[in-house]
Amino acid sequence: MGADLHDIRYVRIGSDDLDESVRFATEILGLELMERDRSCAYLRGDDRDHNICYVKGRDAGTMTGWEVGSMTALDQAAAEFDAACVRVRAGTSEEREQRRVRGLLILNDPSGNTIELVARPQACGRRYFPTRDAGITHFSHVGLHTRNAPADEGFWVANLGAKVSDWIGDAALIRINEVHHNVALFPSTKSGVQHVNFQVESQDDIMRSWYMLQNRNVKVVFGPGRHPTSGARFLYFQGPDDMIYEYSTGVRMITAEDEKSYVPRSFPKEPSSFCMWGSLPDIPEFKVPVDVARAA
Ligand SMILES: O=C(O)c1cccc(O)c1O
Ligand SMILES: [Fe+2]
Repeated sequence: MGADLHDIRYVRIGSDDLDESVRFATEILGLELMERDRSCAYLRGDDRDHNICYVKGRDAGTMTGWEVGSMTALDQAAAEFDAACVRVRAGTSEEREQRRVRGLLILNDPSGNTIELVARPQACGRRYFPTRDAGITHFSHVGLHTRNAPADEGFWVANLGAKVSDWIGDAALIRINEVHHNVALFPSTKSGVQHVNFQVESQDDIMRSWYMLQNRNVKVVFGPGRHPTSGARFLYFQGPDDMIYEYSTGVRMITAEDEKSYVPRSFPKEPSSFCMWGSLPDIPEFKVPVDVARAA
């Protein structure tokens, strides 16, 4: 069974230059700056209080936050982790304050990715007001590096109550709710957040951003394209501290009705499994050996 995660809540990203991260996130990505102090900057692409917190110092690493339904659910999750011999710790009052949450449980997956379960995150009564009209509707998923795909996948399924929606090679696209995936695990030699996804309203927003990013000399690293897995049309680009961002639109939902007959698919690790239109990725975790690419 595992913890009952409702949705992804935030990503925390260590940044060598907060000013640059904020500039990029507002002027290029199109997020709204909510709060800023000397060590943190909180930004959002939907009506939540924040989706990204850039933390001063790239060596602060990356963490992802996941919302559970209540403080009681958080306590139940802690008990289940204890029973499963998964080491967890309660967040300190300072850490809770930094994350704008009432309840915080911190753990690591087998690769060492920091996973934070949060309860009663701060809501916000003000509407998201973008700095640039990128068409962002909401923060949707993250890619994580995994040093051990089977172990991390098993952890998400057994301990975090998640389900695999599809695989691309050993990379699992994993859901905790009706969205095709909220997290994807990409084999790597390291851990940490591999990309951050924001959903945009339409394919027009993908294409408008594609031209804007090129005009602003932002490095587009994949797309415009379409994922055969979620069906989403996408565009990936690189921001400060080598963080990859993805706009996508049209991600498929796997409803409770779909669940009755849904069977996860196993796509081979080849270019057409990442893009059904023919775009080739300049993203290390998505690249395949040239002979495989040529054969595809
Ligand atoms: O949306 C997807 O299916 C997808 C597939 C591969 C890699 C990704 O980042 C994705 O979002
Ligand atoms: Fe993605």
